Amino acid sequence: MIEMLLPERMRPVRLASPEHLGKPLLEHFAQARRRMGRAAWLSSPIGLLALLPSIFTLEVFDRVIFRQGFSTLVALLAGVAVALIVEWTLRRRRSANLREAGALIDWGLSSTLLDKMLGQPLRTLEDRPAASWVALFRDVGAVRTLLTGPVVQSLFDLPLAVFAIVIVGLVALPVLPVVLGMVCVFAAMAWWFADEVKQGKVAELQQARSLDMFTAEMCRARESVKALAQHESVAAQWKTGYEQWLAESFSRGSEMEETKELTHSLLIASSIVITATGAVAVANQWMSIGGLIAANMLAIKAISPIATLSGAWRQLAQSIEAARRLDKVFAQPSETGSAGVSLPRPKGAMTLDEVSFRYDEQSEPVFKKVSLTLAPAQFYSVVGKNGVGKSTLLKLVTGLYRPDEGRVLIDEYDLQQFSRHETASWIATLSQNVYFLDGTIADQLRRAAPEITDEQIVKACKLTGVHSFISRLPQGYATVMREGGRTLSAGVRRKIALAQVLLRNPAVLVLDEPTNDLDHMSELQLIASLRLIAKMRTVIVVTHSAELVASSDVALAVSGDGDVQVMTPVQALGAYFSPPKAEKKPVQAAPSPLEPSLGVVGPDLGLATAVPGELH
Ligand SMILES: Nc1ncnc2c1ncn2[C@@H]1O[C@H](COP(=O)(O)OP(=O)(O)OP(=O)(O)O)[C@@H](O)[C@H]1O
Repeated sequence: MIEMLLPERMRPVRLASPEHLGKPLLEHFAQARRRMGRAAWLSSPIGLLALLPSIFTLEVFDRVIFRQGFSTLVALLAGVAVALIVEWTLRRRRSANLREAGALIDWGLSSTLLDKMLGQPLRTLEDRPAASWVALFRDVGAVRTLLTGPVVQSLFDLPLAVFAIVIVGLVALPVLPVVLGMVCVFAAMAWWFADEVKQGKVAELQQARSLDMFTAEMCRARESVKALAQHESVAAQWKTGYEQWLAESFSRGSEMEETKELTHSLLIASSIVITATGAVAVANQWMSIGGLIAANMLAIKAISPIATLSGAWRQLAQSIEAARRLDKVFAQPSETGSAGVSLPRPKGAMTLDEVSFRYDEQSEPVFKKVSLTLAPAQFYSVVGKNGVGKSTLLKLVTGLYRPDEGRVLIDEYDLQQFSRHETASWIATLSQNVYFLDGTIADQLRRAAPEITDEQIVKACKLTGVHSFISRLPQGYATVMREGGRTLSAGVRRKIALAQVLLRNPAVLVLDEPTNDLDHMSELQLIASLRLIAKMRTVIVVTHSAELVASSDVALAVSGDGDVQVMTPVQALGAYFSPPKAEKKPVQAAPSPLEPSLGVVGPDLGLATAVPGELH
C-alpha cells in the first residue's frame, strides 16, 4: 500500500515490489482499502466543488459588476451556498472514512503485533530489548498517520489540481502555460526534497529510537544507578545521544523550514507572474479580468497538493521505515499452535532425549546430547556453580527453549507439538526474576488461573507462607501492586509468585531458586510444602540452598561441560556444598597487582574471614 502511494520512479530505489511487504501487513491494508477507496471517490466531487469559489469570482466580475446583473448575483450566491453545504457534507464523510480506515489499521496492526509478540519463542523475545518492543507499538501509529496525514490528503487533492488546470485553460488560456510551468517547478521541488524516501531511512528517527530505548533502560535501572552512584557516566552517555539527535534534528528541521519558506515565496512569485501575464492578456483583450482573478485562485489550488508533498516526504519515509520494521516482526515464526486433540493430564514424567542447546552459533553449547529421565512425583534439586546452565536446563524442561537437537518429552509426548498454553497448564514455572503486571494481589493470583476460588487463593498463600502478611495489610488481598510489585519486599513478591504457580495445579512444578529472598523460617516452611507437593507432582528446583538439596529425592548436577549428572542429595551436598578439602587455611586477601592502578585504597573487604564453602 505504502509503495503504491510512492511516485513510480521511487519504487525500485529501496522498496521492492508490493510483494516485499508481508502478508499480514497487506491484509490489514486490504481491510481498510474499502474506506480508503470511498474517501478517494469522494475527493473527486469535493475537488470539483472546491473550484466553485473561483468560478463564482469569475462570474461576479464578468457578469455582475460589468453588466449590473444583481439577480445573477443572488442566483450565484444561492448556488454557492448550496455547493458549500454539499462540499462540507462530503468533506466530513471523507474524513470519517479516513478516520475509520486509520482506526482499522491501528487496531489490526496493534493486535497482530501483540499476538505476534506474545506468540514468539522466548529466545526470539530475548533477542530484542523490551524498549524495542515498545517502540514497535509506536510504529503502528506512524503507519496509521500515513493514511490520515498530509501525504494521502495531497494525493486525494490531485484530481482537484487537474480540474483546476482544465478550468484555467477554459477561462484564462493565455496564463495556462505559466500555471503549467509553476506546477512543473513544484513537482521538481517535491522530487528534489524526497531524498529521505529515496534513501529509505530517516537518520534522526533512528537516533530518536535509540535514545528512547536508552532512556527506558535508564529509568528501569534507576535504583542501581543511584546505588552505584553511576549518575555521571549514565548522564554523559544520555547527553551524547541527545546531542547527536538534536544536531540531526536541527539540521533536518532547518531543511524543512527552508522548504517551507521556499514554497511560500514560490507561491507568491507564481501569483505575481500569473497576474503580470494575465494583465498583458487582459490589456490585449485575450481574456477577461474575471478570468485573471479566477486563474490566480485556481493556480493556487493546482499547485497546493504538489507543494504539500515537498514537506510530507519525511512523514512518508518514517511510515515506510515503521512498516518495514513491523513487517519483519510479522514475518517471524510464532510458537506451535494447539496439538489438535486434548490429551489426558500427564503423570509428570520428564525425559530429555539427547538434548543439545547453545545460545548462538558463536557460543559454546550449554548442553551436549544430554539424556535424563525424571520419574513422576519425585523431588529433584538442580545444583551447580553459577553460570553452568541450571536455569537454561529448566527452560528446556518447561518448553520455554527448544533444543537445537534432541527432544524433551512429558510422559511420552514431545513438548514441541504443544502450544505454550497447553504446556504451561501441565508444567508451571517460577522463574528467577519475578515480575508482576499492575493490579491487586488478588488480580495477580487470579491471572494465574482465572477459575480459582477465593478459598483456593488463601490456601495457596498459606502454603507459601504469605497469607498472614497479606492479611495484615490495610487493603489485604486488594492491595495494589505497581511497577512489577516494587512496593512489596522481594521475599513477599517471591512468595506471591510461588502461590501463583501452585494455583495452576500443574503435573510438574519447576522452580528457579525459589528460596532466594526468603528468611530462614520461610525457607523451611517452603521446603516442607514442596515435600508435600512432591508426593503427587514432579518438583524440579534449581537451588543454592543446602537444606533444599538435602530434602530432595534426587539431585541433578549441571557440570558446566555440557553434561548433567544424576546424584544422591548426599553426593551433591558433598560435591557442591562442603568446603574444598585441600584448602585448610582461610582465604587470604592477596594484594592485587591491579589495585594501585585502580586506586583501591579502601578497607579490607572481609575476604580473609570468609568461610571458603560460602564462596561456592
Ligand atoms: N539469554 C541468553 N543469551 C545468551 N546467553 C545466555 C542467556 N542466558 C544465559 N546465557 C548464558 O548461558 C550460560 C548458562 O546460564 P544460566 O543462566 O543457565 O546459568 P545458571 O547455572 O542458572 O547460573 P546462576 O546460578 O548464576 O543462576 C551462561 O554462560 C550465560 O551467560
